[in-house]
Amino acid sequence: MASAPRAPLYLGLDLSTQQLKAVVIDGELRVVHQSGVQFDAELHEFRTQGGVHIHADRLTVTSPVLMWVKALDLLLDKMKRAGLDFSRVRALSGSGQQHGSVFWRRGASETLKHLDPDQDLHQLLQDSFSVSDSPVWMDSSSTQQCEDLQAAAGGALRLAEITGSRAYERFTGNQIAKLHQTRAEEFQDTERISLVSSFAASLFLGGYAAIDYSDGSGMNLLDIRTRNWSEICLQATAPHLDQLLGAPLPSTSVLGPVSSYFVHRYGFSESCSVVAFTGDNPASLAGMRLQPGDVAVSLGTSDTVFLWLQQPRPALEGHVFCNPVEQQEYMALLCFKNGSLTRERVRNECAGASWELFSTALSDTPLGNHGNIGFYFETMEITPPVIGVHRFDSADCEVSSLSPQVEVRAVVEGQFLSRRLHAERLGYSIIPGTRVLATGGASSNKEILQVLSDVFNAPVYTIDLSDSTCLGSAYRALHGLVAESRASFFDVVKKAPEPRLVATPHPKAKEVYDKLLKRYALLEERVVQKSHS
Ligand SMILES: Nc1ncnc2c1ncn2[C@@H]1O[C@H](COP(=O)(O)OP(=O)(O)O)[C@@H](O)[C@H]1O
Ligand SMILES: O=C(CO)[C@@H](O)[C@H](O)COP(=O)(O)O
Repeated sequence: MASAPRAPLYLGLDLSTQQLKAVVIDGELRVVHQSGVQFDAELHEFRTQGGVHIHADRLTVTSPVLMWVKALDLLLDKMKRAGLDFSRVRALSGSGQQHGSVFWRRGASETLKHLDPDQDLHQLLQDSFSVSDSPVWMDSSSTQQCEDLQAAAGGALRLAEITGSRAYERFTGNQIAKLHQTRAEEFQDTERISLVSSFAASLFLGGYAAIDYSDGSGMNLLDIRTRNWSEICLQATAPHLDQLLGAPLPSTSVLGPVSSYFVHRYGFSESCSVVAFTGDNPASLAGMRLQPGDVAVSLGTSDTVFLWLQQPRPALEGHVFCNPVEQQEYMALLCFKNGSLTRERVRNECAGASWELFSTALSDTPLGNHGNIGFYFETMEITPPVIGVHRFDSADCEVSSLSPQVEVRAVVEGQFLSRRLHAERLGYSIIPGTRVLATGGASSNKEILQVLSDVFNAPVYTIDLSDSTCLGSAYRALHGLVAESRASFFDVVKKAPEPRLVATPHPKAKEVYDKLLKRYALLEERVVQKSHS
């Protein structure tokens, strides 16, 4: 049934690595509009590849902040042209790729307050950033700062106990420390530091938006138990950081009404609420309505695996974040940098640049790939921290190449064996009743999901939209309006369609992959040792 012409709508956005996307739902949780802007294709003047610039050292990875602003101009224009009635949007929220940082120049808060609705945002904000190229999650150039932070906190495990993670190069605190040490002038000229998520929220608010607890957990700065900035971490990172970051807030907070710029330029209602934005993985947890016991596998630019956690048990591998929908709880996350872009590279080389041929290669090759195993760490991996491509035959001998079809299966099996191995090390076990919930761009590929189901030996489910982050943001917008009255997230979204079963494991899957997983673990150790020798 279509929604009534004036019924309220809820807008969810996602500012991810390769694109800016939007989903609009009605009060019955039906998707009524979807739109997106691809950075490489639609904003080619910024010359990004996969939404980023990889610098000459191969470690520094940034995105132009004005590209993100211009993408918002384009997206809202597209939505307006498509006839979306913004005046019906009762609340909006959003998400951003995690860990990336935006440095606002002194005076930017005044500019944000007085935006002229006759001009584009990217024109109005062109002088508002002290750093024009924002460090993003793919950056791995802050190793020294990570070592310094761990030393200051009393070791890697102690830091993990406070912030949920040992020090990681892409985590925002280490990026801020690097900027402070290497670009003192730009740092001095900075009035506020946002995450990608709180930066996008600031545009809508017309003022600086708070960092939410969940995305704030990806900075190596937040104490995930007290939900305040950790004094030890702030001190070890940069001076006056509490002022530069502002106070963190619950992820369900209503930050205020949308700014008058959006009211006049796009026809938003003055009472449309902006609900705190969060990280894309936390938003995805909301979009899939993940429950304790489920495991989510996101196949976006990065591959991530995440779980709902009741109690934090931080370790040296993986991350614990504050939960985005249930304030007292947590989520665990593993991130793998060599995800979709690595599959794309193998597709281009071995399957004529076609996903269809890539899928055929998966269907035409047997479970276990005749014992061949591949590691495809084309850029410095996060889990485990290794770079290099290694292929092994069934006798564990390293070989220099595989046939194209075998290579296709090797990349997908290798990636999923790694996801399972590290999820199990995090304490996860596949038991009867386990649901693997798949999302992200590659979750539209049935053959890839079949391999996922076989390797995990569990049924795989998807939601109708491959983009659970935007949907999660729209759900969070709706929930934000009633969260203060203690309404639970799951009550608010109980009418959402249930995930659909898309793949069940082959009867031989357990036998094949239990054995292969043991071999994979030993070979991974060999690869790690080789790369460190
Ligand atoms: N049919 C397909 N099979 C496998 N992968 C796909 C398919 N369609 C899209 N993808 C992958 O999805 C990726 C984008 O995923 P998405 O979740 O939208 O990214 P992000 O949110 O990180 O920008 C692309 O890089 C592409 O490799
Ligand atoms: O670094 C992480 C999570 O810790 C990444 O998952 C980023 O959040 C980027 O997300 P995508 O653009 O790949 O969805």
